[in-house]
Amino acid sequence: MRPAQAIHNWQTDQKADPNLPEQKPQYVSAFRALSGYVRPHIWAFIGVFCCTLIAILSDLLQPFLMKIAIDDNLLAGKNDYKGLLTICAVYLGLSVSSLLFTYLQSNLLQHIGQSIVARVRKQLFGHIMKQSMRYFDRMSSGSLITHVSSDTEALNQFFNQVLLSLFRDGLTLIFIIVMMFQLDTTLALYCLILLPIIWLIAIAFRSYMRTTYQIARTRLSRMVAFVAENLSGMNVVQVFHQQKEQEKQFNERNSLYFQANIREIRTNVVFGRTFEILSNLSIAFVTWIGGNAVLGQNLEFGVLYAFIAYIRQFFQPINTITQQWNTLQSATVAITRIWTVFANKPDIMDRKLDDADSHKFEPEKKESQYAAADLSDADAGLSLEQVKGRIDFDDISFSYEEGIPIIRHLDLHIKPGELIGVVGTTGAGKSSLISLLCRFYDVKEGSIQIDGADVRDIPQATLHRVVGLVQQEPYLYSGSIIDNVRMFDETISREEVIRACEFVGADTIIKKLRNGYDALLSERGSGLSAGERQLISFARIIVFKPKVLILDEASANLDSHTEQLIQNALHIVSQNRTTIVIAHRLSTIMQADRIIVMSHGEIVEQGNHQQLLEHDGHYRELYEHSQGHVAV
Ligand SMILES: Nc1ncnc2c1ncn2[C@@H]1O[C@H](COP(=O)(O)OP(=O)(O)OP(=O)(O)O)[C@@H](O)[C@H]1O
Repeated sequence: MRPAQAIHNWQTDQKADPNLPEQKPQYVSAFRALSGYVRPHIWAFIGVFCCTLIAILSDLLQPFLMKIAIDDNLLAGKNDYKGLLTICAVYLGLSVSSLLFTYLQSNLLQHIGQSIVARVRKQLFGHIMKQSMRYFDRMSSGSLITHVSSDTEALNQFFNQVLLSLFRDGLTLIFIIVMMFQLDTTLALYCLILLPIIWLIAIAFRSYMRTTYQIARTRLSRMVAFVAENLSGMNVVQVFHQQKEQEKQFNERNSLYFQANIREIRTNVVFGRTFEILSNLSIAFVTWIGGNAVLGQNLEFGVLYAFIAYIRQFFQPINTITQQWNTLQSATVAITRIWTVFANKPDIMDRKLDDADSHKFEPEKKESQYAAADLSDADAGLSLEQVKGRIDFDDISFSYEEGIPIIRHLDLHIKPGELIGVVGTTGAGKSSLISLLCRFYDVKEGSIQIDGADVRDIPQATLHRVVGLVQQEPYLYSGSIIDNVRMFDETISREEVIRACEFVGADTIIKKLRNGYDALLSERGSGLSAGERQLISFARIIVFKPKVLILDEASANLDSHTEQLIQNALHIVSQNRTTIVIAHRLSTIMQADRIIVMSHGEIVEQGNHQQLLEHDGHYRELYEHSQGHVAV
């Protein structure tokens, strides 16, 4: 079965049982989903199977060899030194063979497991990257990190622990039982009496172990999510002196996780010891029954020796298989969670694909599924080279949640090359408006067009080449300034980047940094001020040349020098491109061709600075506030 088929099966299984609570292991669907990934490694699995078989036989033949040495050699009184030496040599050979094939089997299985996990991880990350903003509104970054890191790792454990144990310990058990019957049927039947007892103990422990395991995993996820949340909001934590409170909350989670772990470990230890006691009781039992038979001359001593050796080996695989229950649990929950992510079809997709293949998502087809290359620019009636930059918001309405309208029947028509300022009170819907233009979300009613082409018809890759966005908090990656400006696109030369930075006036700031353009920025560019980060974003715009520029102006108070730099940069980058500026300081947009005033998702006023002041409405009020140095 191909992975695509496997995932489709999984999705079908999900639909068949929609009432299954989230996170509950769904073994059948999870393994059906995984089967597609196993198929390419089928020969390697056959190799693992053969190695395991040889290793087990090498192990299990050792007691049998001892039985031969005792009964046919030592107690037979033959004084056959040569025969004894041969047995010892074969014994040694079996030990070496067991070692060698265990090593091969383990290496091979690790390789398969890691390859599958690497593939799943790659597809998972790619799939997450393709999700729309609505998805990230819902999902915490902590749980997504868990999916990509520990859930995929649990998958690896499935191959290297669960599967290995099922293979090796399952086969060992079968062979031991066969060997026991081979040696002595009566004694073997006595031993089998133990099986139901072992089974009952395993069942009793299993449900307890499952509960303790799930509690531990849930508590770990909560702790990870809490850490991720705090790291992303560290500035807020520090500004509000929340360190102690957050530490207290973290300690609570940490302590709950600690307790769950201790409980889990205790359960495992009790289970292991119970098995050891059972193993010792069985040995005593077999020694008594078998010893009597040996004394009564009904059993050879070598057979009893081999039997005791097999009984010792008998409990170890049962113990291991039962212990693997935890890992099986975690792997199944992990697979379920990973495939829940896979099953989520992005709600923003290129239209052709949307229509043709809206019923299912297949991870390994994703390249073609999402690739804008499938759709030529001409499909959308938009040619990248000839875009003029006319934008029409035609009677659009939008809401994040049903019943809470954010934008209501908004009409806005922007001419190519026009500079538009957007102002309004907090929550008026300014950022939402540009999110719609960038198609982070889709409108509920109406349409947004660029040069007459509906944004929903424009391939996303093309749309994001046409529309450039400089955010309030520009995102910079860990990497050099050069790479941040050219967004790791090696086809853009270093000289081009430097010219762009000089053009927007970021050059002097960058040169002051140690290593200049090669200075490595830490995560999110935390070494730079908000204004400096915006200047670097402007340089990106120059390099990538979008026809439409959106600027969500930094609301932080900038020093007058940086503010002036940003003003100049804006003036430069807005030349020959349609520019929309969401302004938090009116000074930024006083020169705009047109200013839009928004309130409660509607445009309440529009005109140039002078006209709006004369109008004596919202804008004038905002202006007077700003003159009083109150940010809008
Ligand atoms: N991802 C989201 N999910 C749900 N509601 C949202 C989301 N983003 C914004 N909102 C809500 O939509 C409304 C408009 O928000 P928006 O960010 O567009 O306003 P804004 O005018 O840009 O405000 P500001 O000037 O403060 O940035 C607000 O009530 C906000 O709470």
